Amino acid sequence: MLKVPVHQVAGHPASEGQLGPLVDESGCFYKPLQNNERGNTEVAFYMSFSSNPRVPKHIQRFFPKFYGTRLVEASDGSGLHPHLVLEDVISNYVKPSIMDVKIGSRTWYAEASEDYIQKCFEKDKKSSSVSLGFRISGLQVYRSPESGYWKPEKKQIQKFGADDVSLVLRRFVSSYQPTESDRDPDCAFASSIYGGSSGILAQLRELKSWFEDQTILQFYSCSILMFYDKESLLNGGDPRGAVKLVDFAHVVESKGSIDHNFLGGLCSLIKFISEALATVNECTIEACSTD
Ligand SMILES: O=P(O)(O)O[C@@H]1[C@@H](OP(=O)(O)O)[C@H](OP(=O)(O)O)[C@H](O)[C@H](OP(=O)(O)O)[C@H]1OP(=O)(O)O
Ligand SMILES: Nc1ncnc2c1ncn2[C@@H]1O[C@H](COP(=O)(O)OP(=O)(O)O)[C@@H](O)[C@H]1O
Repeated sequence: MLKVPVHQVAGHPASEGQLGPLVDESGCFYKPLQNNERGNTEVAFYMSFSSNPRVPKHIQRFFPKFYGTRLVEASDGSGLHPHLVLEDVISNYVKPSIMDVKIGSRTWYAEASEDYIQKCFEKDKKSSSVSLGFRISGLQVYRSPESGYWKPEKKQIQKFGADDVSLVLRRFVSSYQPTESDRDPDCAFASSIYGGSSGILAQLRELKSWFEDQTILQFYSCSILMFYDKESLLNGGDPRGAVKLVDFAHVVESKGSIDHNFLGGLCSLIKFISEALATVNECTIEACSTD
């Protein structure tokens, strides 16, 4: 039985009359093929990438597993429609906090249509893409059983500037205290989520070192999904902070160049997350020196 995913944070959501992704109970994510070149581009990407011997195993793990394509009933009620069958990377998370970060100061590529380029150009300029090299496309942060998730509106997210991005990246890893100022998050979980040898920052750096070398593809308009399980964290378990790349509808062949657009955005995201982590380390040092 296919259902609408509960934890989708960006992109086109499924609803009556609207085509969007579906999930099943065995951990698969069904992404409908878009009715234009985008659908074919994404299928071609997964088919070649998942079996490309030039992509090391430790890098493949940053991409959802690909199980082929399948005709399933579309969410918009239009009947059978081809879908990509992917690993649902969120399926084992109980209370996931998730952030979708679209990487690159430029989401368009020269081969695209004039209209598409113009639309992307405007969105890149109005959002933080041009200024920071990335923009937050969507997010949800689990707060508590009483308050549920903080999931700001798309319109609000699109206006995020550098200060908002910095604040949100700190709020993403903070405990929820309704009485405290929302503008002063405590970053209580920054070390466990962002830090450590297998935390989100380490994973982003591993990805960065591959992007410093790879000249296979240019990942336009692709997102980094960062997530962890707050439930596990609060119960003293492993929060399983993870990084996955999603959305390959605008990936083009690289013809031998480094993907500077993606690499630059990734470096900038790493800088912002390192700063969030440094805030905590500074607080810890201050606390120690006043003891
Ligand atoms: O329709 P819009 O304006 O919401 O744009 C979609 C984007 O939303 P945004 O406003 O940038 O957050 C949307 O971005 P997110 O996935 O939400 O980051 C996609 O870029 C989508 O294009 P595609 O499915 O990747 O080919 C975009 O869809 P297209 O309009 O390009 O089909
Ligand atoms: N493999 C996946 N597993 C779980 N959730 C996913 C997966 N791929 C995408 N998502 C969710 O769907 C959202 C939109 O995905 P995306 O591929 O960007 O779609 P679109 O092409 O509509 O923009 C992401 O922000 C994320 O919340």
